[in-house]
Amino acid sequence: MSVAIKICGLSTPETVDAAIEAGATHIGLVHFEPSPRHVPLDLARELREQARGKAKVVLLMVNADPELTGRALNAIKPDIIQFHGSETPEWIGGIRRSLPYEVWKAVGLKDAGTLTRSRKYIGKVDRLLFDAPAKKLPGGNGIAFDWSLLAGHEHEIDWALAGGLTPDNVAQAIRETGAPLVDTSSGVESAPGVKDTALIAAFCRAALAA
Ligand SMILES: O=C(O)c1ccccc1N[C@@H]1O[C@H](COP(=O)(O)O)[C@@H](O)[C@H]1O
Repeated sequence: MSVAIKICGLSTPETVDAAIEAGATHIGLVHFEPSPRHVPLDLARELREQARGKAKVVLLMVNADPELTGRALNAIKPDIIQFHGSETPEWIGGIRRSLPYEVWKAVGLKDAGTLTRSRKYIGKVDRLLFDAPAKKLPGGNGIAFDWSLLAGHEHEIDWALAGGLTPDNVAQAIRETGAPLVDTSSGVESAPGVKDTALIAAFCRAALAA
């Protein structure tokens, strides 16, 4: 089966079209003001409608309070919500039980211990997204982690690989980890927050050929 591809941090109709045309199965919309990829809710809703039925829409939030989380979900009605901060299993599990959204949790993988500790989300989320540890931002830093941490790991739930993936390294990342879904943001940009349609196409080509 071919790998699923998420292009995250999209903020224009042109780049949403480019991602879908290139074969992205998921597009990510970031609602987190400190990010250069932050999209306000009205724009996010328009991009979500544009993608409806063509790619799954993932709303990314970071440590948002219940009021903002509810407002964003109501406005966008994404297919999936990706929590990319220090949200607890209890908080995430509560959202998943009460709302009709698929739920993902990003985990910054520093070492084998973080991989073991990520088990606390099993049963609370639909997918774990393994990313590099947080730096200036909790994610979207264009930094890869040591993929050998995942080599041979027996995953107990669905998962995805993120962190510094580019058109040049995504095929190797898939081969080394067996990732069923790859996620990129910085790796398909010409500047922070500025997506490049040629890089999006190259990333999807490389991932699909791996
Ligand atoms: O993209 C962002 O600005 C962002 C901000 C806050 C949390 C996560 C963010 N992005 C996600 O981080 C990973 C890896 O990104 P990159 O490819 O290394 O730039 C990915 O899931 C992005 O969606």
